[in-house]
Amino acid sequence: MSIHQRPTGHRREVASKSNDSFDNHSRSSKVAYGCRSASIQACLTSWTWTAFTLTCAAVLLSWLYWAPALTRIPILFSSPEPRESGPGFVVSDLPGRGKGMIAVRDIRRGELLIREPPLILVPRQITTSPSQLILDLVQQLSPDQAASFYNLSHVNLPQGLSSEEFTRQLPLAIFQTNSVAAGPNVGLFPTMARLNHGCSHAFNSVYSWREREEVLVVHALKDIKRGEELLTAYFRTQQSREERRYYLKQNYGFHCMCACCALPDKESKISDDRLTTMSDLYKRLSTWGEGVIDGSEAIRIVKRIWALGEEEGYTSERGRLAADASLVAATLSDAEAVVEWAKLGLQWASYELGSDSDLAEEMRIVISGAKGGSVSIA
Ligand SMILES: C[S@@+](CC[C@H](N)C(=O)[O-])C[C@H]1O[C@@H](n2cnc3c(N)ncnc32)[C@H](O)[C@@H]1O
Repeated sequence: MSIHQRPTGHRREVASKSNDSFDNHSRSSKVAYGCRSASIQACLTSWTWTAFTLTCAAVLLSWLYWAPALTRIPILFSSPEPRESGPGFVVSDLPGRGKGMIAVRDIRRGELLIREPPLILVPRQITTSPSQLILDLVQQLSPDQAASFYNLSHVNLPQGLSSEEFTRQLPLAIFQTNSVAAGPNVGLFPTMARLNHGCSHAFNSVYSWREREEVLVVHALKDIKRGEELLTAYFRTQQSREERRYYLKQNYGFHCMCACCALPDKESKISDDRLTTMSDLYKRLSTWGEGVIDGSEAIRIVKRIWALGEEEGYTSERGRLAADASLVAATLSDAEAVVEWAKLGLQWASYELGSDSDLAEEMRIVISGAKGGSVSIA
């Protein structure tokens, strides 16, 4: 029953009860008239009692009328939503950042927030004109789909275009502003497209493409409080503030003032140093496969990245990092470390990618394989 229907029904009830009360009041008057010859005291008692009864009835009825509406006003009567029910967010207009997603209840780290198939999916590499390709694909959408596409924001469309040129260029501008990597392709997902950006410790949601299911999923990387904005990272933000802001201005047309970019200069410099060191360490770690560094150094690097991430509040990519460490530990024939890293890999992959992700499943296999006596990782 909608909120609109309920008060109307109660309003009718109040009216009919009032009529009943009016009838009673009339009858009481007659009784009171009939009491003229009886004692004034008795008449007064009768009137007081009637008035009291009517007042109580009015209070009760008005409470019945208003209570359902009042309990919907969270400030007056907060009734917390059960966890993991409903989408967990609403899309709202946010000053200076267009639309964005706001949590409508507390969200737990690891919760699935969005699961969405692409509206448009194109290969990363194309040989035809990009604007013509996107225009053609948009023209194939249903009217509802086209409306949701054209409702999205866009940047970097030159000023002063003729209306014909504007119509031709607009779909590509929308696509470029909102699309994300989807395996070998680039996809546009209209719901997740409302996620605004945050750098480093400021983002709290992570999207990942599932090739087999052909859907994009978004998980909460951190606990998110009701009322907070859901933010994702549009690119790998292990860079200095200056580099990050330059990239965002060029590609998304805004000056980033996320919680990380808004740090005072001194703290921002410390954060920049941590992030660029993490980035350098990741590069060094990647040389393990080429034999440039040995397994022991690789493990030391993983631990250093982990610790820097802890200081920075940057916990993304830990599932993959721990899985890599588990692999390195296997080549060192350190069965205990294989399992420990795989457990961490499972835990963090579950938060960021989902407990049903391929990486989480790989980690389960490693753990159960190692328990069965085998420590090798394919
Ligand atoms: C993928 S859309 C995100 C949703 C968009 N705000 C909307 O209204 O549909 C990307 C655009 O959102 C805005 N945006 C994203 N993150 C922002 C941020 N942290 N601060 C200000 N604007 C932001 C920029 O205009 C950017 O080009």
